Amino acid sequence: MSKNHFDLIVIGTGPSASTVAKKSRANGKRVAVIEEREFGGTCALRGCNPKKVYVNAADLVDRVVGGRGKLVDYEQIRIDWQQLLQFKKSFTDPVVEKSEASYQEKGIETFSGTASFTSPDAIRVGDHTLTSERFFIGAGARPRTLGIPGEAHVLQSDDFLELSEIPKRVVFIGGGYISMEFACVVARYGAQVTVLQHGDQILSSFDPDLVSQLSSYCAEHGIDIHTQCEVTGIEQRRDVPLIVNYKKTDQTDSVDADLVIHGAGRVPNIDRLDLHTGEVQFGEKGIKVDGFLRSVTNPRVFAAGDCADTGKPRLTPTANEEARVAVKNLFASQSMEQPNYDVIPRVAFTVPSIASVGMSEADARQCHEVDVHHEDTSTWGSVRKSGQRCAGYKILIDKKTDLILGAHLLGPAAEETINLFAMAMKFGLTASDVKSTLFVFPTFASDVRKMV
Ligand SMILES: Cc1cc2nc3c(=O)[nH]c(=O)nc-3n(C[C@H](O)[C@H](O)[C@H](O)COP(=O)(O)OP(=O)(O)OC[C@H]3O[C@@H](n4cnc5c(N)ncnc54)[C@H](O)[C@@H]3O)c2cc1C
Ligand SMILES: NC(=O)c1ccc[n+]([C@@H]2O[C@H](COP(=O)([O-])OP(=O)(O)OC[C@H]3O[C@@H](n4cnc5c(N)ncnc54)[C@H](O)[C@@H]3O)[C@@H](O)[C@H]2O)c1
Repeated sequence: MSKNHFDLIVIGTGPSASTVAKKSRANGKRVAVIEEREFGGTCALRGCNPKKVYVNAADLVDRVVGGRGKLVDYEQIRIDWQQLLQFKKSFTDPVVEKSEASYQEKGIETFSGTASFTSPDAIRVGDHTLTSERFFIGAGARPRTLGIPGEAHVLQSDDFLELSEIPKRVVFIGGGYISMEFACVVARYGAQVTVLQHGDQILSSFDPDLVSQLSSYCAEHGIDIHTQCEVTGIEQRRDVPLIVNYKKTDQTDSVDADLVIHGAGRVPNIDRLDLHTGEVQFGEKGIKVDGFLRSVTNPRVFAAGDCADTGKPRLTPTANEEARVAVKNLFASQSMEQPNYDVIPRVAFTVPSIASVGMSEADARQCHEVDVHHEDTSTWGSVRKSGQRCAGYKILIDKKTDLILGAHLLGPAAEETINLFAMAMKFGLTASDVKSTLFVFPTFASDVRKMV
């Protein structure tokens, strides 16, 4: 067999691709992996993990400030951005240093460069042409092109996570996950923050009542949120570093900025794969796959994670679940498996965090008789004891079956507590089951019994 022929070629080294490459190798396959940037992928190097370091700093500041005069006293608290950057690097640098070797140690051949198809069963990377029985594409996503004048002035989330200082005025385009998480950090650092959001709600995949509560808290911390805004361009003038022009309900306006960050959505990173040549069908939402994650046009090819058109949230847990299934399906002789998307919890790591699992109130009301348990819990003992004051929940319970249809949380530990609801929903526990469970007291989890 030619040394450039493999059982499996994997494109990317993010959560989906790394699992597929390493597990397939453990199953005895001859595997090659191709990466065009540092080995390690978005989540570990430019997404979830480094982002959480920054959010932890902002959260800590918020908690200390919230506890001032009650739990602690201090002269001055501040984020040292240089120090924070170095601390973040203590998590990302080892991944860069060790990731490629971790594939090689397992007997996986590694190639650096951009992969592109040269035929339905061959790929080019640099000067190499590689052929394979199967291909797995885990190419992830990239920030979508804004198509506005002055776009070159806009920094992306990757750049943000490498900044060695934060200037005074920061504008975020978009009001989704990336903007709101970073906005909360930058505001705790002390910068003036403006968020320009296209739609009528920031964090549109979260409960509107809890988002409104969070927005008020953000406003108190100097985050100026504008909704229904269309950013029309960015100008550079001599007196002000950048001017962000936008339209709001037919009125034009502008805001001065020292830094403009892209948080206006990400799209599948598939433009340079030459999928036409590979006979791999794709659209705006990614590579077209069937329920088994196999390309609908080239059966040698499987795709998962952010680059695949599965219609599911683009998150690390979904990428992991798809990878688990893809490993089984790539070489299955008969029956293949489908990913289990029953329950997908999600969290925006704002300060405080906001979390959701299951149905929204609007969706639940369309097909169920619903008991809506909704409360602002900022005066609850658990929240006050922590020195914090932005918290709430909305739990949706089916009146007929007592099953939990959706859970929406805001406030301290929301990012942890939501997992209890995810587990209860996945395993069909009723609200009464949850209510009858003894949780450790005093914990935020013990509040769950009062919510259902
Ligand atoms: C700032 C930020 C914060 C995030 N925070 C969270 C979070 O808190 N929780 C969460 O669940 N999700 C989070 N996400 C989303 C999460 O990172 C992604 O859903 C996840 O990484 C997707 O994994 P993947 O396997 O699809 O590919 P990725 O991790 O995106 O990796 C794809 C890899 O493929 C490589 N590649 C692409 N094209 C080619 C090519 N042609 N040739 C060779 N290599 C190629 C890329 O260089 C990259 O390394 C965040 C994302 C961002 C940007
Ligand atoms: N905590 C997490 O799990 C987490 C964190 C960060 C990113 N992510 C993943 O990364 C993806 C991308 O994050 P994101 O924040 O870029 O996207 P997003 O889809 O969360 O939000 C983009 C927002 O930008 C708005 N928008 C789009 N075009 C605009 C324009 N021209 N002007 C103003 N607003 C505009 C949209 O209405 C939307 O609210 C997320 O969807 C998610 O899958 C997840």
